[in-house]
Amino acid sequence: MFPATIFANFGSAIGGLMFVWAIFQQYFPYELRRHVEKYSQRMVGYVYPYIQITFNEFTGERLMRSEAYSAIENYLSSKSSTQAKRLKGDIKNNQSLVLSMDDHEEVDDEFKGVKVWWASGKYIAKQQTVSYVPVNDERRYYKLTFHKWQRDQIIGPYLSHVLKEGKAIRVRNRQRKLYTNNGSHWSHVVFEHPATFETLAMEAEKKQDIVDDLMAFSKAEEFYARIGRAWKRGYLLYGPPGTGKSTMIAAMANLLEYDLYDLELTAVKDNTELRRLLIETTSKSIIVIEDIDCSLDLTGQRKQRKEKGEEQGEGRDPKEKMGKEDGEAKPSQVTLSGLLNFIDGLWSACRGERLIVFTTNYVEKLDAALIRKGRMDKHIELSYCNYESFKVLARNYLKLESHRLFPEIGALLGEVKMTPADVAEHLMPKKLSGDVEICLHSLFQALQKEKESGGLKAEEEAKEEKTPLAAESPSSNKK
Ligand SMILES: Nc1ncnc2c1ncn2[C@@H]1O[C@H](COP(=O)(O)OP(=O)(O)OP(=O)(O)O)[C@@H](O)[C@H]1O
Ligand SMILES: [Mg+2]
Repeated sequence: MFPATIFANFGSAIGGLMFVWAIFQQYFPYELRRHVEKYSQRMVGYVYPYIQITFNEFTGERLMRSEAYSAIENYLSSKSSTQAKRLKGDIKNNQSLVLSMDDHEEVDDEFKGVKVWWASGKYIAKQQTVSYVPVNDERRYYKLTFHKWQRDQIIGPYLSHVLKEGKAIRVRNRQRKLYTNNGSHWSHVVFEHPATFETLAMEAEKKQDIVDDLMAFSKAEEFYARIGRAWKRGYLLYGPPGTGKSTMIAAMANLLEYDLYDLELTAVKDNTELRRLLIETTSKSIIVIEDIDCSLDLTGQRKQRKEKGEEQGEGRDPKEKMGKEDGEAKPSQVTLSGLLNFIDGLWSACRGERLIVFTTNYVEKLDAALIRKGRMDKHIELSYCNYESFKVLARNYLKLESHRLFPEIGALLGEVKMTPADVAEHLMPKKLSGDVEICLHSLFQALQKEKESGGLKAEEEAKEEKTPLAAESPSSNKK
């Protein structure tokens, strides 16, 4: 039973006492009153075996909504729906109905065998300003009651458990966002991309390796803290257009339930603006820089300097040049060193987990400094569609596990380069009824045509010139 109920019978007695107290305050000297007050509180302390802690909804002079109150509200919402008799319903984030306990309700909780009681309440705050418009000055609070013998257990471990769990519930229930930068400011829309790793066309083993890597990262807070590294990880996705790089980023965000920051580097004026934008990103987010090779002349700047033979640039590590280059940067230019500087330095100081993902169609064009391990930890190649990827697409688009044309299509995919985007286009149902035969035939014919027109993989690969960087392609040192 809630302790307040037990002591409710004291209510009338206390009412009488308060009347006596009011008379006492008016007619007896201050010193005497102070003594009586002190001893009476001590007496109550002996009789009342419980401790109460109040968490107000608004705190501080500027009446900010208390973080603790919000966390407790989230924490109690699951308990309220099963225990409280009067509930409040609200739709949060345009998503689902969230129930919480109404004012003056009570729920109990248990932590490691210790029982505690939560009560919600409200009071009307005194008006500070004169207003013609009726102002709702209701202030809500949660009151936690527990036995004073359990003080250490509750004030330490239990309260931190409540706050941690409450924050985790908020993160789980939050509506995820896709941020884009308009110059130096982020604006956002709701992120609702349906891509998942299940629907991503890729070899099962490779896919599982990426999923494992992401999950391990998201749970590795203690590990990163122990080895003294910032909780960050860099991914480089490279491959021809239409092979699923952007789709994979959406799948990553959905898997980890992270927000996405799509950073358009060409819209960023200079390194200072870049720094500000990156510092504003929140934890549990993926920062994406698409087409890093053409976002800026990142590689060109270094090469130009080398060609000109500028003494500070020649043969030196980009990190050594940072200070100089930053200072010299023309307005409306983000430099490679500015970006590296941030990834290595300031960004690491931002609390919380973050992924940074670069995509490119031309990995060989990138400056080796940008994609070295430690900056871009995992390099993932997304390539042309093979038989395994095709089967994933056929399952997604046509709900098909097998078909007589599958072996022939599989053989052709081994010889012809066709992106998953192109394959998907053929598998897209042309009619509402979604005729499987039409789709597969269309793909089969396109592959045959491609083969006849000389798009043979083997031939092209033989012709391909390997640049020194491509020779030590990141795929060779994949984790
Ligand atoms: N691996 C894949 N799995 C599932 N769908 C894919 C895959 N690759 C491409 N697609 C389909 O093709 C479309 C284009 O893919 P996506 O935008 O991810 O390619 P990209 O590699 O980012 O291309 P770009 O280099 O031009 O940005 C997607 O909408 C998706 O439907
Ligand atoms: Mg893309």
